[in-house]
Amino acid sequence: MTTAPRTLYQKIWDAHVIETRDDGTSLVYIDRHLVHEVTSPQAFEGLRTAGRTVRRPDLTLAVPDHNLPTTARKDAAGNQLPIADLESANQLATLRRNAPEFGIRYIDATDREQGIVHVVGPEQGFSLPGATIVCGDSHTACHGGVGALAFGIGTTEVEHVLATQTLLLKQSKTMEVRIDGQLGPGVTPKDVVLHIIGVTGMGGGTGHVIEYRGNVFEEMSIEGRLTVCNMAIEGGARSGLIAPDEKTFAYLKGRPYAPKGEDWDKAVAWWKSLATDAGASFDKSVVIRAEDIQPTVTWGTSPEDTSAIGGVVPSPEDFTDASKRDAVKVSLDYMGLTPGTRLTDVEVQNVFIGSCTNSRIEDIRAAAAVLKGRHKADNVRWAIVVPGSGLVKEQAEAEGLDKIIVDAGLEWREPGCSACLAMNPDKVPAGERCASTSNRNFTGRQGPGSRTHLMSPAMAAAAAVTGRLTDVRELVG
Ligand SMILES: CC(C)[C@H](C(=O)O)[C@@H](O)C(=O)O
Ligand code: SF4
Repeated sequence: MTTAPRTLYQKIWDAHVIETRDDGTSLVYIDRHLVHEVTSPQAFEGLRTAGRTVRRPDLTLAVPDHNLPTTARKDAAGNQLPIADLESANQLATLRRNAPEFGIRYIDATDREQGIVHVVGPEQGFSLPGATIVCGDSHTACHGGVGALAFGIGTTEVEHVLATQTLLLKQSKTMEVRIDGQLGPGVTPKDVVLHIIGVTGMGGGTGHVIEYRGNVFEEMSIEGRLTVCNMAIEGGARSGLIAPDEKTFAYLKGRPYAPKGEDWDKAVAWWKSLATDAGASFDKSVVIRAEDIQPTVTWGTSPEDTSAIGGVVPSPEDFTDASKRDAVKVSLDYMGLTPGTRLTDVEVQNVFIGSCTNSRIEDIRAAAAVLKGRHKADNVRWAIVVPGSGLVKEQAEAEGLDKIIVDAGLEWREPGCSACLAMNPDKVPAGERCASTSNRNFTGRQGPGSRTHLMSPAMAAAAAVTGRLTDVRELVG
């Protein structure tokens, strides 16, 4: 073992490598495997065909999220309601069948712990600092918010992990995104990560694992850290990481799957040793001043198409790179936006507050704080708030937030991926705009022809109230 200063990533990597081959690939041990209905059916089928079992069912947790409607799931007698869409129904039924067949822990659609896989993992204490975590889902990076090395994998790899609890990987390069200073009023973790991607670009993190460093992340809540790491992938990185600290330990302590008693103390001692050593170097470094970050929204069809809310829709000519110029032309055309338009003049007809990026209790609280005593604008046709899990839903209801939301004219839904990707009945109609707290604004992401503007929960709530993109600081603070 090397004694040179190491980064957080290097330490977790070193602790999990089983062997490194001559071609530079390493066999890496996987501590936790999260499974959802979309990317698992073929993997289970592969195991079945080969007559294999799941190597560590106890380290695997399955939960449905993508295909579930977010309307009521049970009838008055408590029976599960049928799912109208046949493909969704089939995918959900397949996971429900596969999990017990392979001895895997399974949270069902109507269990109170059900939720989006990336909300459930940390909430259950299944995602832990220093752990390697995988899921057949690109936003697995999210779990880096508790200091786990977490990344998305494809269905073939899902099968490999189910069968062996290992993966063949190449070591990534390291990238540091450092933000020190004081965030201004109305600037939330979502604004921080949108701003970062605006600076680094969608490809800025390619081939790298990002560690977010600086007092801004140290002072950030765990929910906020999960939001930031969730979008590491949108900046091209495989994983995002934030060093575990006392806040992380306090957040995880006592959660159902977290270690207990002496095991907890041993775990904390190890977790404390994981922070990047003084003098460790990164392959790439980006430094941003906290004071430069404003409440931020996207105007285009790439998460890097960001602007401070006080800005205007850019013109393709503003970009020096020829291919970006062309992309901006296409993007503005799809988005129905004219260069020079003030962002705060852009009307929205839909509002979506939810997704694995922004559906935790703090997100719902932030939205409710803006909505309290206000009402959605008449031109906002559809506005839904979708908690990330049944437990978030319960907590929000215990705090009376659901009532504030409903009184403001928004709908309060059951947990799931919902309008983040429209693999379920929650869709944004073609040609309409959505103020959305999700993580992707790709063409057609929220439904064919839908136009997405990414932003924080407070900003989405502000847009619901005024019916246009809005600087939340005008409403509160
Ligand atoms: C359906 C799933 C494979 C997909 C992903 O990998 O991320 C989805 O969660 C998404 O956000 O686009
Ligand atoms: S909420 Fe959206 S980004 Fe997250 S896992 Fe679901 S579909 Fe993917």
